[in-house]
Amino acid sequence: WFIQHLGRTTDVESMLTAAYNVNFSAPVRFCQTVGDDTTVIRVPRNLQKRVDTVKQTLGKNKISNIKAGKLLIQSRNPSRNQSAGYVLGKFEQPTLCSKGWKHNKSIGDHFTINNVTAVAPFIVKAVDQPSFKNLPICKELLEALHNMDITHPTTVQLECIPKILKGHNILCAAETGSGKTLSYLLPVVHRLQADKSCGTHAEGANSIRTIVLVPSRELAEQVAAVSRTLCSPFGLLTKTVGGGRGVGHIKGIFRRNQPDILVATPGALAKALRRRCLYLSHLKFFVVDEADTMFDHSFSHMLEDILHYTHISSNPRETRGLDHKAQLLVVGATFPGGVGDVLSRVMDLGSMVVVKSKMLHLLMPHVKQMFLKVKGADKILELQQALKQLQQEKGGGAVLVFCNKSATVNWLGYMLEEMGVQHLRLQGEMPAAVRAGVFLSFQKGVVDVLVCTDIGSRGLDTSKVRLVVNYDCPESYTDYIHRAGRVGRAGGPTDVEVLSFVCHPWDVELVQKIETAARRRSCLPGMKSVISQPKPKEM
Ligand SMILES: Nc1ncnc2c1ncn2[C@@H]1O[C@H](COP(=O)(O)OP(=O)(O)OP(=O)(O)O)[C@@H](O)[C@H]1O
Repeated sequence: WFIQHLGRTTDVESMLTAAYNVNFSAPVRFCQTVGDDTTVIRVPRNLQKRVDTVKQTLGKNKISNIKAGKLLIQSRNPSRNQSAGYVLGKFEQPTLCSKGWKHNKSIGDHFTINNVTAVAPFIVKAVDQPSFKNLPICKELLEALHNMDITHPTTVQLECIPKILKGHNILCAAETGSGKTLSYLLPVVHRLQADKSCGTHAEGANSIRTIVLVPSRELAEQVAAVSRTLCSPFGLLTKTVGGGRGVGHIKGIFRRNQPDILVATPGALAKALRRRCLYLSHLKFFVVDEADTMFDHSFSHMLEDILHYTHISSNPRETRGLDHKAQLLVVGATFPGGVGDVLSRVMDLGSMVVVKSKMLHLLMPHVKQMFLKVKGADKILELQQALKQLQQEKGGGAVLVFCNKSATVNWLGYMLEEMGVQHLRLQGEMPAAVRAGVFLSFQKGVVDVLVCTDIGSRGLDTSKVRLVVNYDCPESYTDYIHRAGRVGRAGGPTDVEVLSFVCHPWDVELVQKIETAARRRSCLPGMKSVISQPKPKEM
């Protein structure tokens, strides 16, 4: 009966064997032969129930992805949860928590991608943890790091520093907050002071030896501050030049002392080069930070212009001697598909050594990420609730609120003012004078809430931030990675969270892709980069 009922014998056997390890080659205890030669198999009721359950589950194409232990995906509907120990296969179709979120009935639904590790993957494990003393950098720099309370290098620093010191051109692609700034500044300062002390560098030569190119003035100030700390024992000079000011201001920067290290935004540097305010003939290092922004169409033409003024080495030997060429260091946390093509147009990728982190373009496993389907008009109340909750549950902390447009930043600012929430605003349409110092005040903890556009998501070090709120869902995966990357940074707090408000159908599509990537532990779609195999420049 059982076999007739279920179908072909082999299917039942294989199903039972696979599911419950029933051995059909062994004698069957419940087998009887009746008078007319018909074999009757009696299956114990419990086993029969279990077979039915397996049949049902397989029939509905459901995957049992909930095991005991911590949950990776936690939903309001528990049947959509996924255990931390389960990784969805490439061809398995998940039932997403965000399924049906395009419908108005889903308003109020939410799910969380839990953090599955306490420590960021770029922190080297305690066993055999190498210290900066194991790296070939001078003792003054070790002392400076000690003063900054930094003792052990991150994975990217361990890989990059020796390679840069050997004179290679580097393409460094590592996740947000993994300490990329120090991974290039430490070897740069070490080499500059070594050249200075052995007299290779002509004292008083009126030229710049390192340029660090970054996309925003805030980031320029931040990188320059780290550089000044590292340079102070050697008397090396760091200066910044950014846009938004007149040519007179730019000329003034270079009038007296030329800096050893110049941290610049592309527009201002291109202007300074055209006006012959500086010369790059003695350039030793050319660093491009936040590379994907620098190589997108808004900046790439300026970058091409700037690269015309430089002589980039094609192998480590060319970086030494009096007629040396500059080492090129390209650094970034996201290299979406297509950036590799732009890169190969402006530089010889074949000459570059690639340092690529294993976690590149993956969701951060140490950061809790929550998604809430909400009506546009209710976002402000949800934000207020989130701020209150942070205060009550964690005793407060710094919060970054991201909007997609400058106008929304202004509007939200007024609303928060009405509610009596102290905050700062940062967006690209602000006059330079108003914008200056806003981020620094936030970093110093003068005010705990910063409402900003994506200007605040690129490279800025927000180690004290505990909560990131995507008031507007980001427009791309790259933006999501950078915004979420403002928490969970090296040296920062560990109980951090990203909260995203999901409103529009296009937001839902982005969230569904993020959820699928989290369930599969795979790269976000479209983020597969070609940087793993740099190709030589085509002639
Ligand atoms: N080895 C280390 N140990 C502890 N903290 C570190 C270490 N290296 C850097 N940090 C700190 O980590 C924070 C993040 O560093 P940094 O801004 O360089 O990250 P990043 O990789 O450039 O991030 P992003 O991609 O967002 O620009 C900084 O506050 C820095 O002081």
